[in-house]
Amino acid sequence: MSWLIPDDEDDDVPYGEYADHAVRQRPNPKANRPRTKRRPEHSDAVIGMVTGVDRGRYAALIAAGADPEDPDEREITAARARELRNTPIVIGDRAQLVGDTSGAEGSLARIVGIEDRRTLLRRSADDSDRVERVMVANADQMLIVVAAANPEPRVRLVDRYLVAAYDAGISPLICITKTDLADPEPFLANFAALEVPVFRSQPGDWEDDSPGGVLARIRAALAGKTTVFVGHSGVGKSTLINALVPEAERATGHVNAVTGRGRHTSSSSVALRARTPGSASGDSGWVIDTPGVRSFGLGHVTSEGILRGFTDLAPLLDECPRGCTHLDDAPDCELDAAIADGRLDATGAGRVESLRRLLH
Ligand SMILES: Nc1nc2c(ncn2[C@@H]2O[C@H](COP(=O)(O)OP(=O)(O)OP(=O)(O)O)[C@@H](O)[C@H]2O)c(=O)[nH]1
Ligand SMILES: [Zn+2]
Repeated sequence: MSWLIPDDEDDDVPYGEYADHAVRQRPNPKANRPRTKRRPEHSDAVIGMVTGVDRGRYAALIAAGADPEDPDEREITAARARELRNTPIVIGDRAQLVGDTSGAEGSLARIVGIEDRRTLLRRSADDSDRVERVMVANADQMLIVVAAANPEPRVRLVDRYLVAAYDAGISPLICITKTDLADPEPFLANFAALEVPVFRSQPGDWEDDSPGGVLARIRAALAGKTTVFVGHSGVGKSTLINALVPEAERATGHVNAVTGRGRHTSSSSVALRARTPGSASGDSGWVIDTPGVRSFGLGHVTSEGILRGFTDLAPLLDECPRGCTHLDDAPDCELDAAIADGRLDATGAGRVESLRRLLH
């Protein structure tokens, strides 16, 4: 799980080897593709999206037309420049690439900068840990995959995902799987007030790509967007991703042979291209899988960030006394008043409980 490795340990590459003067031009096996000019100046950098990370090596996709010298789309392998040693580089980052950006077998480019991020999904090891780990950059959406049963859905875990998404500036979606095993509605009622789009699935749904089906509706929601998929182990996230990302369209994010380290294991995050309506016109969606996320600490999120995850309670929170902590012992907290006078029903009271667990 490369993103779990603290960034300062993520830097085991002998950079000297790849310093400008030492980079050798390698023979280009693609005879019809002009060898890309070396790019010593950063102003010449080509932008590529980071699709895979493996201990100091990055897979990046240069989109068709992004490079005036070579209009072909290609996946390349890159190392980071020494000056970026302490800069986290994560899936979804738009990397500024120089050096050999041809993508030819054995070639190695260099990341010399990271474009400003639109959004940034972060986590900490646990709630008391204020050290944040950067997970994914530039995601537009978070698809929270949760099972109606087996494993039992946990309100608190979904709350945490929602808070992380709102804190990152990412729009959440929920996919509830295994609705053949249990009625998902009581669980979903906890989030009804948030108006998060919800997809419900059962076995067979992922083999049925017909219009109006749940798979087609998820595809439509992914079109033109970058969506990070999160979920507890066993909820069916891999099953869904395999349905969305046929092997042939994968940009696997695997790092090429130059590393000698082989393919990505299933435990590292990757960006995968999903066929979506309009894909042919370049409007494909990106699915970012984050396997092996065992904990989702929110130690780095401020109280304000947590409150943003509870937009359904916002009108009440606005009525609280100035400086209200909204905790159990907060005097005159409007949340208690609303539970007492019935403005919040049992589900609403559950939301307050969730909020307080995260805030304390
Ligand atoms: N009953 C039922 N089983 C399902 C459904 N969707 C997936 N499963 C099963 O649930 C199990 C877990 O599915 P995976 O896709 O491997 O789950 P995952 O979330 O990727 O789990 P990890 O690989 O551990 O991260 C598999 O045995 C699936 O066949 C469903 O809608 N109903
Ligand atoms: Zn309050």
